[in-house]
Amino acid sequence: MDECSPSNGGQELGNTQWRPRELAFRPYSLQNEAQSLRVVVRKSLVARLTKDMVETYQICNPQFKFSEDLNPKRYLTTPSIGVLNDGYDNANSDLILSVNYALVNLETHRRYIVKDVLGHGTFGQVARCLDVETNSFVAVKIIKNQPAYYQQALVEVSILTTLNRKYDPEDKHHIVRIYDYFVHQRHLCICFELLDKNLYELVKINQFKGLSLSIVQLFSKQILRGLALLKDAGIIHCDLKPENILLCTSVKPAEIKIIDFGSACMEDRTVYSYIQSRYYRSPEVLLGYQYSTAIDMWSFGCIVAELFLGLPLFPGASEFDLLRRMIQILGRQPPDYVLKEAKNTSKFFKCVGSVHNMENDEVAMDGRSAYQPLTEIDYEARHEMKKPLIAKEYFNQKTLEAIVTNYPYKKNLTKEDITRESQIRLALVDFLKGLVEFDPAKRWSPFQASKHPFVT
Ligand SMILES: Nc1ncnc2c1ncn2[C@@H]1O[C@H](COP(=O)(O)OP(=O)(O)OP(=O)(O)O)[C@@H](O)[C@H]1O
Repeated sequence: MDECSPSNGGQELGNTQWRPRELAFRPYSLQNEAQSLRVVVRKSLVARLTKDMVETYQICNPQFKFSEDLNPKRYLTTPSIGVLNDGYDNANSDLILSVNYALVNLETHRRYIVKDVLGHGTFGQVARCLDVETNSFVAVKIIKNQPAYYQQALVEVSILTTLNRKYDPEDKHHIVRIYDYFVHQRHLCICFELLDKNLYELVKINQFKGLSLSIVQLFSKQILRGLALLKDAGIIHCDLKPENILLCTSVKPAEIKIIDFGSACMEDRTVYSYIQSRYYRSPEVLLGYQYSTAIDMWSFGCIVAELFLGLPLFPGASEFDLLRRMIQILGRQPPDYVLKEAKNTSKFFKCVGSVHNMENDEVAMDGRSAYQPLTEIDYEARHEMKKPLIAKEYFNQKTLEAIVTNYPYKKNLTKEDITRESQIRLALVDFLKGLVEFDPAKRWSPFQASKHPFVT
């Protein structure tokens, strides 16, 4: 019972004369104490008129009744007009979610109460939900009600279940855990462990200045452990990017997990050619060449560079721009044996010499490539006079080494700190060169990369 409760000497809330009885008798000399009491009273009033509103009303009027069912719905999905699936789905085939909506696994009767939305993606919405059985929060991905998304999401369930149970039962490889899956109102719902911010958000919070080298090293090690597991399992993630690497909410400091296996595939079933987000797209995918788990290692290299620089290494506004940046920053081009076989070579290169028998050779016999990258003018001529989209340059330096070594040092570093960091930066350049390697056959595997001094 507190000092403003009517039975504690205060008067009813409806009375405009109401004030706590004790304050009325305070002598002038105790003004300060009275002041602090008034704050307590005010706080208490705020609580009574907000979180304890129902109780307060019931004190004023014992007949007062309240039911949550009569609350207006707080929609979390936009648009929130039900036009498909008997009114359950909006025009985008997304289930219309509102606060406290219950997702139910009808087989086990397990209920997940939606609290808010964590993100949207191609496949649907991800909601933070209360798992009623364990009284803990989880993330539930609610897939759009469309057969293609449903089928692909089943692949995500199957791949993650295998990875979690068969390859990583002890949860040591930084891959998100899947807890449950079920169909609710024709939507496949996948329940995951709840994670925190993604690495893009983290870099953004840091005002795109790049993270400290020790954090970059720590995250690199963890992502490599995940990629080593994927390679062992013969699985390609196909969409590795900072947005798909999330910090853990757990007590462990700076632990991360890889999410979104919605585009993943088995290494022996590489059916799709339009995969990977553009900035993190490997040269072999861009060129339409056969691909393997090595494409994830390319994306990994792009992510490590971005964590250090705060900005993407290859922010191509178009595929033409992307390849142009890769060639400029790496100071070379894809090997001729790839260009000879790839489906899209003519989109980006012109043939300027005969291609000899160049199996695994980087360049033709005379030391020069048989292919030359198209200039912007060549590109326009080949593509119905359409100019290729080119974004602005972020870095003053042109090569990978110059970009990393000349990146501004953090303020207040001692001379010794700078000397030490410059050594680690050289190791970083060498590490990145093994990852953003044009030749997929020469690009490092997770095992090779994990032996590099940058992460050991
Ligand atoms: N386990 C999780 N914990 C917390 N947030 C999550 C979790 N999984 C996903 N999210 C949030 O939801 C967003 C979308 O999730 P996800 O990438 O799996 O969906 P998607 O439809 O496959 O997206 P995309 O279009 O990028 O492929 C993520 O960027 C993240 O912000």
